[in-house]
Amino acid sequence: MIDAYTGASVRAAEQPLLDAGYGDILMRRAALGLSRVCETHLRRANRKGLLSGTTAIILVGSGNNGGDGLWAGSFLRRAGVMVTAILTGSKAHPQGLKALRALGGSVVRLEGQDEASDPNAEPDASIAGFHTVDRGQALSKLTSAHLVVDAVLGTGASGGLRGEVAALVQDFNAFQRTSPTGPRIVACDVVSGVDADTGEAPEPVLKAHATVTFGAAKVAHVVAPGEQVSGQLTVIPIGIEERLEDPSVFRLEARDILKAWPRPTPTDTKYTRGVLGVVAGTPSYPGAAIMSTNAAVNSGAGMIRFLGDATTRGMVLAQSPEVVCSDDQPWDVHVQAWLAGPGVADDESQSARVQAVIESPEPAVLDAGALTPAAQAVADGRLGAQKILTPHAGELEQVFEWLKGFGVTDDAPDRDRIEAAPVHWAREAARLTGATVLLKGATTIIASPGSDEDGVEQVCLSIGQASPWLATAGSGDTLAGILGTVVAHVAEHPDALRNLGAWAREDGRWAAAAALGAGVHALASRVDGEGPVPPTVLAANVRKVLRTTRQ
Ligand SMILES: NC(=O)C1=CN([C@@H]2O[C@H](COP(=O)(O)OP(=O)(O)OC[C@H]3O[C@@H](n4cnc5c(N)ncnc54)[C@H](OP(=O)(O)O)[C@@H]3O)[C@@H](O)[C@H]2O)[C@@H](O)CC1
Ligand SMILES: Nc1ncnc2c1ncn2[C@@H]1O[C@H](COP(=O)(O)OP(=O)(O)O)[C@@H](O)[C@H]1O
Repeated sequence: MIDAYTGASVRAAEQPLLDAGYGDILMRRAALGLSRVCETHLRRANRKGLLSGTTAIILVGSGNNGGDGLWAGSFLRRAGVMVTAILTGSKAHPQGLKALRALGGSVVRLEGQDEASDPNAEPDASIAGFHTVDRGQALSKLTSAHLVVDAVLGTGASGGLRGEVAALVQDFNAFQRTSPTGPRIVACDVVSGVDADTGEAPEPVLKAHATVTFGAAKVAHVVAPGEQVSGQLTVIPIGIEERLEDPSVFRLEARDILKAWPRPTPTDTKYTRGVLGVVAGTPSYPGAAIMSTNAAVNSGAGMIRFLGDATTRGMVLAQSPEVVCSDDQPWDVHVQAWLAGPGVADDESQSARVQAVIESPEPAVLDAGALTPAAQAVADGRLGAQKILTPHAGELEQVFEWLKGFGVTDDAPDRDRIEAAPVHWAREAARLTGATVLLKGATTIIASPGSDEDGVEQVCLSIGQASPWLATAGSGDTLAGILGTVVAHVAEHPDALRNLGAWAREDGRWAAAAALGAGVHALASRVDGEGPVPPTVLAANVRKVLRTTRQ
């Protein structure tokens, strides 16, 4: 599991050490870790695996992030690397600058940067004497280097890159698109301009092959879109780790997911493992019912009760004879949890069943056609953490529109805003609806509602590593079936996921269950390597994933 923190909580952990005068030591530890990762990349760039003869360009901002870059440059110099720092701010970390120069590193200033970001800014006297390079000269230095270190902005950034350095990065990105053999890019702490706390990545950003962060992962490393531009993450301990308090986002990794996935014990029966009721599909959209029940069967549900019309029931049974089918109403059957909504549209009787599920006290995964009625139900009160909404960004936009219509919020973001800051909007949706929200995408975010009144903190999780081949119609239905299975189990065994952490109890257990479902879905997308995963194949892959030896 990766615990990811906000910049503010990392700063709070550092503060006592900074107050005690250990700031330089922290920075040098950070920079040493950064330089080690840079060395690995540089050795790969040299046919003989040597560092001498390799070149590194360090883009250096005016704050401590730039300080890390300069110190890392000095360590690389000591190892024989040709290092040039390009200063992009109106000042630079004095000790870092001194250290790099003392070891023979070159330093130049990017022309026009000060004027572009602040017309009144004069370069600080300490850097005014360095040669300037224009954007074209800087670009040619970047493109001919073996390695570029992005140390322009770290956790202290406000907004994206600006001015001349933004234009330089834009030009460099255009170069990279036509030249796949360009330099390796290593980001210092966070990719410059990416918001460390939300993962927002306003263009342009220098997409990194690797990011080296200090003390702990930041939220931006485990949520979209920041994660997608960070490359491989290395966390360097710098001595603040014991002082860190509550993480903001938990990233569950494969071993966490496989270890926590509930497995039957010898005393279990099909009922104690959790019975899942499914309200999905209509004669117009029977596929959703087939795929979601098939996924639940392959995820090991104790029992599945499907409610729907005769045509859809016939098709579900043809694919999965294990499923118990009827035309009952939700209140007629005894289940531990519900899955409602996939393929439900323009059908009175199935919509009425969906409504009954929303109003029932049982936990429920509410997907697709259940999302609008669930949002409408918020007008009558909070839904409860045991109701799990599973929108993609477009569906979440609709949910927010309903919430705005009821006066629950003034701000209804559109799809683009949601995709720019999914972790923010998933949390906000959970807070406003009172439900657990699983927001689908390249990184899936799961947020519990929390409660200001009761002092219950929101739990937020992220799941990555899903294959982009999952972006295909029906993979959401498969996810819904997997989710329903684990939610039904947790409904029967409230403490089943407690080993994940104290946060996985009480209301947080629904977020934990949803994260496990999304995690297994992601693992199933890559079990046979990278390639198309039609939902029926994905469902079968779930069994392979769960058969993996327990770790
Ligand atoms: N604390 C520690 O002990 C340790 C910290 N460490 C390192 O410190 C980093 C945080 O350093 P930091 O706080 O100095 O902030 P940082 O990200 O370098 O930038 C702030 C500067 O940039 C400027 N600026 C802001 N936004 C801008 C924009 N959009 N475009 C242009 N300029 C912009 C802003 O100027 P302002 O706008 O405020 O005038 C300010 O001068 C952290 O990520 C880690 O790498 C490690 O060494 C471990 C020990
Ligand atoms: N680019 C991507 N990379 C990884 N996973 C993705 C990507 N795009 C979509 N997914 C995943 O695929 C699934 C699609 O769900 P959804 O849009 O509801 O599909 P449908 O409604 O057609 O079944 C979700 O689990 C989502 O997280």
